[in-house]
Amino acid sequence: MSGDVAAHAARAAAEARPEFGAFFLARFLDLDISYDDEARTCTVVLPYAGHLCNPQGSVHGGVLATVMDVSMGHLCHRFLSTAVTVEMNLRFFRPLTGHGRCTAELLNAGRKLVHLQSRLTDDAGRLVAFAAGSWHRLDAKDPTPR
Ligand SMILES: CC(C)(COP(=O)(O)OP(=O)(O)OC[C@H]1O[C@@H](n2cnc3c(N)ncnc32)[C@H](O)[C@@H]1OP(=O)(O)O)[C@@H](O)C(=O)NCCC(=O)NCCSC(=O)Cc1ccccc1
Repeated sequence: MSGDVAAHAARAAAEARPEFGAFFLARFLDLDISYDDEARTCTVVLPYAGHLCNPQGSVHGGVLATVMDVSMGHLCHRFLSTAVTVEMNLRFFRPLTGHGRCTAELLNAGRKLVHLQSRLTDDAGRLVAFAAGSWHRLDAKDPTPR
């Protein structure tokens, strides 16, 4: 790890709080998280950084998965309730070699399960990756006593 990256990681760790938008990974990746309250969407911008790349020189797929997961989780938290990922399906259509921007939207909000999608595009607006995920609401009431 270069000194710059180590300093960046240390700063992110020092500034991190266990809150939406402020936890360590959001800080380390320099995510810009915003919402459209009318459309009920969450947009996350991922600035390009060389240390996030795989050996082929494009942003690592795991980083993209993290960012898309963040977009769906923050959407749930903002418009429904805090929730956790149950499953996520991802497709990568082209390598990302610059900034990424993904927008998550609701497909169906059930009382317990929420289904969402997130589309990630590059600076030219080209579709880089698509994710679909299911989330479990943590405010869901279990009607069956255990
Ligand atoms: C190549 C393919 C898999 C299949 O392509 P097809 O569906 O048959 O479509 P097509 O051939 O039309 O290509 C589409 C566009 O892509 C462009 N392009 C293609 N190849 C390259 C290239 N090498 N470099 C630059 N650009 C390339 C190509 O020019 C075209 O653009 P254009 O329309 O001309 O402007 C494509 O879907 C893809 O790259 N997906 C993203 C995969 C990805 O990024 N996964 C996540 C990271 S993996 C990871 O991190 C895991 C890991 C861990 C550890 C170590 C290593 C790895």
